[in-house]
Amino acid sequence: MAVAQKLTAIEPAAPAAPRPPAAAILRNASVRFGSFTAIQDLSLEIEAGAFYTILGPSGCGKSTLLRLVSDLIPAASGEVEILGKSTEEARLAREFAFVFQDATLLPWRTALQNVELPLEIGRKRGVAVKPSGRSARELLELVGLKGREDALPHELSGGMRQRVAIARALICQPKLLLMDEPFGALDEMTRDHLNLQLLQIWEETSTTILFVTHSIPEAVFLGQKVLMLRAHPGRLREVVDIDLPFPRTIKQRETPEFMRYAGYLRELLETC
Ligand SMILES: Nc1ncnc2c1ncn2[C@@H]1O[C@H](COP(=O)(O)OP(=O)(O)OP(=O)(O)O)[C@@H](O)[C@H]1O
Repeated sequence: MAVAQKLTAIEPAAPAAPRPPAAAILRNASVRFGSFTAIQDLSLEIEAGAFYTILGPSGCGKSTLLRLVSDLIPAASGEVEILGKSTEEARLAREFAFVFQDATLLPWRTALQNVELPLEIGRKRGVAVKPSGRSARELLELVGLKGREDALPHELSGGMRQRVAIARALICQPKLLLMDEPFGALDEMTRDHLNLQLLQIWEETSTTILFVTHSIPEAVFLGQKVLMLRAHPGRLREVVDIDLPFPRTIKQRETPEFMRYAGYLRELLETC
């Protein structure tokens, strides 16, 4: 009796808060180009708000993975879901944006006009543009280009052009940012600076980021998790949790923990 009274006195557990949909889910997804299999049976779940970096040997399908997620190429089999939607629905709803290695700015438009371009295109096509985001001017400030709004692309350095491309990618408030070696062509100092800036942007905007790189230190520095792919055909080798505290600092790269992660990933890469 005493036990029964005790049991009924226990408060029912509060209902768990509903989990936000994952930013991306792949279920046995494969990509084929003719008879060639670029990605085979890839299954993953990318949590909303996470920062994933993607590493793997040349030709293992890193760019193909981003193109699959962004509806640029179809899955030959399996499923891909972006924020609970199909990749096409997510593209039409502008849930994601892409940043490539080359900034691909229009040379006759100023930095500000380049950032505003997706809004103009959206309006012309009658696509609903999400309100209450940051303005193009605010985004240029966020990426450290306050005062350079009226500069043409040829008047900006490579790093600055890439920052304009990031601001342009953020103008429609994407929930998922796909970055394909965005800093691969930049010198080391500029890359370090942009790495720090990207982490700040990630923290401020809560955007989920999938970031392809060839650089092991960059993958460790930026990522909460590293997706290591293997080649022939492209498959998931391992997801490595990077348990280093945020905010990250350049100094962290000299710590034994950082070097241990880098060493582990190097060994893994050699056997992919
Ligand atoms: N449009 C295409 N037609 C045929 N094959 C393709 C096509 N796009 C990619 N591939 C092949 O798919 C494989 C994966 O290419 P992908 O560009 O995704 O590799 P990656 O890991 O990004 O390479 P890298 O590190 O060299 O940039 C490669 O073998 C590539 O040749």
